[in-house]
Amino acid sequence: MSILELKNIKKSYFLGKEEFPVLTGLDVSFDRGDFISILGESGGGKSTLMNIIGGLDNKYDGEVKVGGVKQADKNLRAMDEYRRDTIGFIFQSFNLVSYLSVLDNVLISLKMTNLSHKAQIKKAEELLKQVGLLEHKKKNPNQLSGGQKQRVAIARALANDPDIILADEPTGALDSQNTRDVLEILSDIAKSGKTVIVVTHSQEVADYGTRIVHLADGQIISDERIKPAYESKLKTREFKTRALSFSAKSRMATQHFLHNWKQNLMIMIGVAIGLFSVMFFLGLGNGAKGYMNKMITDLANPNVPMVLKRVTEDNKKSNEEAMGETQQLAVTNSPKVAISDALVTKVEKIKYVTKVEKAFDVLPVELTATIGKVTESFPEIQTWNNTNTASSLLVGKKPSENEVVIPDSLAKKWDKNNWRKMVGQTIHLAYKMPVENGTPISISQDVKVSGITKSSPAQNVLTLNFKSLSKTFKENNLVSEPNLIVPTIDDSHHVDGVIKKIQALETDGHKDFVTFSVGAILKPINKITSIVSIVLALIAGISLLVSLMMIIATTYMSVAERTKEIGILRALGARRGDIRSLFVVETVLLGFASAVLGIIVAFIGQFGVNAAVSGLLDKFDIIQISLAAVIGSVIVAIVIALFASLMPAGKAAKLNPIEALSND
Ligand SMILES: Nc1ncnc2c1ncn2[C@@H]1O[C@H](COP(=O)(O)OP(=O)(O)OP(=O)(O)O)[C@@H](O)[C@H]1O
Repeated sequence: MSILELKNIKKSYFLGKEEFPVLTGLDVSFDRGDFISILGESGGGKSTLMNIIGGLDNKYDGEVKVGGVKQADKNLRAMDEYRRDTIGFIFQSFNLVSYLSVLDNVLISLKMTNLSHKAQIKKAEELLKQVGLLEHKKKNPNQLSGGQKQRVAIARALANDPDIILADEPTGALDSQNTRDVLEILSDIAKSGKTVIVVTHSQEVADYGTRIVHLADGQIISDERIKPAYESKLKTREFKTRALSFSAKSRMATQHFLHNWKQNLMIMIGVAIGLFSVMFFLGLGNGAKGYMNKMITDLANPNVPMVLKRVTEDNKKSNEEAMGETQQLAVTNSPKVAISDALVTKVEKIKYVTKVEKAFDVLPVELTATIGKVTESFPEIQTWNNTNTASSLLVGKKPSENEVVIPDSLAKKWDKNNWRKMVGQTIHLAYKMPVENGTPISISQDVKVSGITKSSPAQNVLTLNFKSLSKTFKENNLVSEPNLIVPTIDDSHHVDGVIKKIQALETDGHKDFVTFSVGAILKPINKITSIVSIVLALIAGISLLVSLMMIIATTYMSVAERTKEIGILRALGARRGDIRSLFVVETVLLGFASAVLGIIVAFIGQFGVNAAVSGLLDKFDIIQISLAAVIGSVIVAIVIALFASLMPAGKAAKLNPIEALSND
């Protein structure tokens, strides 16, 4: 029975509406073990016929029967399967994939089988041995002679163990010795029971076969048997063909990615710069936020609000406006800002408040601290309370009665090298406390230094003990009730709620308190820092758009460069989707590699910048790249790559295999 039967095949090409008939009702059939040469004038339709036999062209009229079974339908998938399963192509110009080794070229076909990877390699080596090229398996095609290249192509065509070998001018580019060698191999293939169909202009080639078919004007004009067909002793195939698996496609994509490493590296650097900048700015935002938070919380505990008496009569004034009035009166130590025990109790009763500390924050006139010959002026006296953090102490402890915590500026003025020894020393304080409508009251006292804090322009105060100061004020007929109370709240999550409740407390229809908390200052600072770093990151992110365009352009270029390869893969049975996947996987790989490069550079940058500015910022890491930024950049890079690959990969998939193969 014939392996292949063509009945009443008609094929025309159209230029506009004009029809150019090439095959005009052609009937021919081919047997197993036959070596058929198709001879004919140039332009006679030989290649057109080959494309139909080879399943590359499905736009024809007529019927093709394979093994007696009518080609069910001519849908693309069925044609792909037919090429993969039944046909082995050999081309005049060899059509090997230039960046793959000899072995890998043969393996392309074998990847479309259910053989294990090991078995695929074994079979590829057997085939290379059969065509005498095993020792050249590691070479690239450009390191082979023409005859050797064609033998590799023959090995590849045989790899799937197809029933039909289709060769289009297989010796057209070879000298006479190589021509004889190739024809010998083709003859052997026919002898093994396969059907060999060769298109040729050469009578010498035709004479090698068993049958010569002459084609003219789209018809068979003669069909001449020279020898009987070889006996068909075909064994059944011990494996099945199948579509390219994802792992095979990934491996091929990786191979091309590595082969093209120079170009890919350039793109990777481009994308990595974009990702690096985005990560870096976000990291800088994190670091700056962290640093400012640290600076502020080192000075005062953000979870501890300060509560002052609200003096305004106007309940509608905001907390901040009301605070201004209180502060003005506090300057003159007005009894109006004094907080009575009854008010303290009201705050103590609020849920989540665990304790309330009384405190003073006063601005005396001509406040000086003197030790020996050293005198320094200060603007402010506070009493130690929960807003002060132990970490703000460089040395020593909080002040007990008749003790003071001083800034290090005074200690260093006293003894630059042994300033820590100032703890335990007695200093003399002298100041005048302004009073409402009267002359300021002079106070002078000796206190022992219990601790030293770091001085800063924002924090240059002397910190005393509340009880001591209250006692001193009482003795001097000054207001001895606190002008400030500091509630401690059990959990940081309850701070905002408690502050609201304190602000809402009322006596006789008048609100009692205004509050101040570092947390409230931190919120807008953190918001602004986040906005600035996100805006910077977005600006840096624009470069990612440039990367996107770059990837699209290079993938299009790659499709153009690899058109022939796409044609070869399609001829070997790869589906459109396989071609698309090859490009998508390679581009995604590029995106992933770019992200890895970007992340490495960002962390090196983080390390470098942090080390460089560590001295300026008390060893604080100003760049803090978060895990979310790292994961985000991998996702962004992959999404960009995926997006960039869609159009070019789609174009590659849609290429007509016949046109792709004829691409030079
Ligand atoms: N894609 C196409 N569009 C329009 N016309 C085409 C196309 N492909 C082939 N033809 C025309 O069809 C005719 C047959 O071409 P074909 O390539 O099948 O001839 P051939 O016998 O293989 O020629 P040669 O021996 O020179 O390769 C030629 O006239 C050719 O110009």
